[in-house]
Amino acid sequence: MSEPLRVLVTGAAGQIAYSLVIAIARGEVFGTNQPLDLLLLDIKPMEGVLNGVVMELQDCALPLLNSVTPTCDESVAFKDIDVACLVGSMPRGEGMERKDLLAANVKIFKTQGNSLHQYAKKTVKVVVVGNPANTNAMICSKYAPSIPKENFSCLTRLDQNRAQSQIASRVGVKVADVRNVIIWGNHSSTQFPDISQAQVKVQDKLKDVRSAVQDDSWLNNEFISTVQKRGAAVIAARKLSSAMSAAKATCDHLRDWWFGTESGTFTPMGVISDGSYGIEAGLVYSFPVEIAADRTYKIVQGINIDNFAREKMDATKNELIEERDLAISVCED
Ligand SMILES: NC(=O)c1ccc[n+]([C@@H]2O[C@H](COP(=O)([O-])OP(=O)(O)OC[C@H]3O[C@@H](n4cnc5c(N)ncnc54)[C@H](O)[C@@H]3O)[C@@H](O)[C@H]2O)c1
Ligand SMILES: O=C(O)C[C@H](O)C(=O)O
Repeated sequence: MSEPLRVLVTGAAGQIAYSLVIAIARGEVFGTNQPLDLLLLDIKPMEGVLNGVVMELQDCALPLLNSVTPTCDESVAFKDIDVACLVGSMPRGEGMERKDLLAANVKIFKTQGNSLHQYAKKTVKVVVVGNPANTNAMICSKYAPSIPKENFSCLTRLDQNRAQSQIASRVGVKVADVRNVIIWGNHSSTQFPDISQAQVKVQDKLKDVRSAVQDDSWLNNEFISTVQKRGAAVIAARKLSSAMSAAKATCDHLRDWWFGTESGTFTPMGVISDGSYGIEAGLVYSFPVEIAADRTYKIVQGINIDNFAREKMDATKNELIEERDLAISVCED
């Protein structure tokens, strides 16, 4: 067995972490031969709950778990970590937009960017889950200047999972038979779930989604708004934001980053824009990416952007520009 991998989960006493830490600790992300040192960060008032999570992890008797460190101290939590899952932050309640969380949450990511810069390995891979996830990831990277920009990402895989699941049930196939839905932009209600490159396997033949679904009106309207508003629909139903599905998507995101995407497929990731597709450099924008076995990714190039797509990609970009400007002013206060 190899050396233990040091994996940090923040917000470790919260809902998402409750599903996430067990999946990581069972080997569902980094493999069943990879021992783990888990570092679990939460804030002081949650210390008791955090200790309860640790007790349960002990009681799971997990063979891959080399150590578990619960802490409220960032200098302990971020020390020499290989992977950071930054979940800890306030979720939105019913009727709130993700933007409403910005002022409350963005400062957490400034502080944690600084802690990554000071304590983490320079090779650390970071996934930001806490909302507004794209802008939090941008701020985190800004305050961690010693860590390469391409090591920062935010979660939009949940949106792709939602989109692929909607298409699978519309066509009447298994979700594993749908691939390559793109999520462009912000993890918010302005995101653009784009089926132009997506395929569905029907009776062992790959078809493009439009010919499999045969309902352009549904694809251009209801499908897009269902995916855009799915987070709000879960909050309205559960009175809590999605947690199980967010944890599962975080595992999918990290597993693909660790082992690479399958040939012929890509995954959506919020990454720092290099200017591709006319998206302002420096914004954290969700693009389709292909990931190599050495854990480097490339934004998929050459996708034809028609007027319908351009308008939607620009709307979500403009929202991210607004968020960026607000976040920078909050952090510089
Ligand atoms: N990107 C996505 O796809 C996605 C999906 C679902 C939820 N989310 C977001 O994930 C975040 C967490 O959701 P949840 O349901 O687990 O919330 P939760 O309230 O159950 O848990 C959040 C935890 O974070 C902790 N926390 C707060 N400040 C912290 C800090 N500075 N350091 C460490 N921990 C801190 C809280 O004490 C709490 O235990 C929310 O912002 C939510 O909106 C994102
Ligand atoms: O929508 C939310 O606020 C929670 C989360 O980002 C989601 O998409 O479910």
